[in-house]
Amino acid sequence: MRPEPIWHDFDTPTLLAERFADDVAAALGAAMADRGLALLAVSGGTTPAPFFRALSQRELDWSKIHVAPVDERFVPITSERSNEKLIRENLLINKAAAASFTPLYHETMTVQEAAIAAERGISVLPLPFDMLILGMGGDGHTASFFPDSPHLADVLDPKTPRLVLSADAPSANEPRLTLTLPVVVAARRLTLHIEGNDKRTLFETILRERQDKPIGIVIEQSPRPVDVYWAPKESELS
Ligand SMILES: O=C(O)[C@H](O)[C@@H](O)[C@H](O)[C@H](O)COP(=O)(O)O
Repeated sequence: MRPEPIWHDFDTPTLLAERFADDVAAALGAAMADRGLALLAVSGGTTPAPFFRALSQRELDWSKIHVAPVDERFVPITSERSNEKLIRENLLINKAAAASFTPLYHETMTVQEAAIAAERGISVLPLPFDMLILGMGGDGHTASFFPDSPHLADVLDPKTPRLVLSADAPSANEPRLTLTLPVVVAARRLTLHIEGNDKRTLFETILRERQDKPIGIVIEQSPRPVDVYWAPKESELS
């Protein structure tokens, strides 16, 4: 039986960003108290930047926090499409500049080679992640688990020994690198950050109809409830 998601609703994206930053900071602080360090995996895209900037200002011993992307576009880190660029410019600043970062992107000949290099970096972290934050696209993808990807079964294989795989998809603008399903659902705290009425309706429909969209599969495979942080988009505020 799937543990139902726990909703955390906010009136505005700004209120969400501040409270989400408090909650993530508290979870990271608890992890450090428990095991002397904290592992944080974050998604990219257009939603998380305000939350990243709020989190970057929280009083934590960031020198004991290790950050990694949940997924990455196979583009140079100077590209506006780079999640690493987004994270370095919005999260690894202010107090959070002291955190360490494990990249997924590597300047290799092929995306498959980059996945192997990324996996070497992720494999030396003391997994599982203490906090892993997902986003969701309008097609129900999460991480780089794209519904139209020929590699979807590989990245969603609950028994894959791989930690990182490449994941091309016609709907993805560029080749992708992604943590695999077992790494995602092993997180001690798994959260989903979505904004806008359309994404809320889509997510609720996927769950209600048990659609086999990637976000639905992640929720089904998660051994513990997923915390969903939601607010309307700025453009939807009355
Ligand atoms: O690399 C990425 O794009 C993300 O990791 C991806 O999974 C993202 O969370 C969704 O696509 C939502 O993106 P938006 O926040 O832009 O809607």
